[in-house]
Amino acid sequence: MAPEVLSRTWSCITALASSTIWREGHAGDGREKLLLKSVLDNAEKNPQSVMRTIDQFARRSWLMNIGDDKGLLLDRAVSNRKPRVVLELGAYVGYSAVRIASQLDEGSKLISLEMSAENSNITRQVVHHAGLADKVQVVEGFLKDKVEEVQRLLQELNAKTFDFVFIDHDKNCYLPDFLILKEHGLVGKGTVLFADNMKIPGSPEYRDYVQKNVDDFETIEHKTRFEYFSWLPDSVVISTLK
Ligand SMILES: C[S@@+](CC[C@H](N)C(=O)[O-])C[C@H]1O[C@@H](n2cnc3c(N)ncnc32)[C@H](O)[C@@H]1O
Ligand SMILES: [Mg+2]
Repeated sequence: MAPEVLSRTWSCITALASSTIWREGHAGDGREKLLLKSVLDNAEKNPQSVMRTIDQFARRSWLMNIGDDKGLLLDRAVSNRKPRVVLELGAYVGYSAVRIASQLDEGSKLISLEMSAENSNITRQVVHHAGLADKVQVVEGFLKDKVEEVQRLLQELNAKTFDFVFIDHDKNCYLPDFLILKEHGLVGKGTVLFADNMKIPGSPEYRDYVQKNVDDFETIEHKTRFEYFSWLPDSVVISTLK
């Protein structure tokens, strides 16, 4: 195995084995702060350069971004739906926020919810460096505590429901958080739900829910690759509310 692949594999194993990644949303070895420094020092102030810098970093020191390969599916889903208001659950270091926001039309907005203060702060700086600060609002916290704030932001944008939701946070929260969105009327007919990592680590309750409720969802699962590992299978599940 090439040294770069070995080091990436090892850094992925150490990140996923660390308890901090599940409790606090970071790998525990400071790599997210190093990533921010790398973006601020090396990336030009545009989305493409910021994403390229993050992808290059993640190929050495693994990061749990959607990545450049699976990211193409996200790009396509966003551009097909042409959303005016997007919700992201789980920002991490802002990679997918930059990916999504770079495709939004003038006046469209992404609200990105992130439980960790440190990750929220990194995301704001990464998004700012990419020149997308006017399109992205980072909300720090858990959905159950932030529903009113999210509702208020939607009202300010003259929208009732999100057009597109990117679900990529704690896999045990995919279904409960979707049910919160549904209960509060934040999703509706035509909302597209894009759920990442449906194989690794997987979210079986969510997958069953959208796949079995055929009266409420039109769902397609796309086979793809786990972030930054071309040989590891993963999938994304894209559902449209009927
Ligand atoms: C896989 S990463 C997100 C990656 C990002 N979407 C990307 O592709 O660039 C998951 C993030 O979700 C956050 N998170 C985990 N559980 C959460 C929850 N219940 N609510 C909000 N954020 C959460 C973690 O702190 C972490 O930053
Ligand atoms: Mg993911």
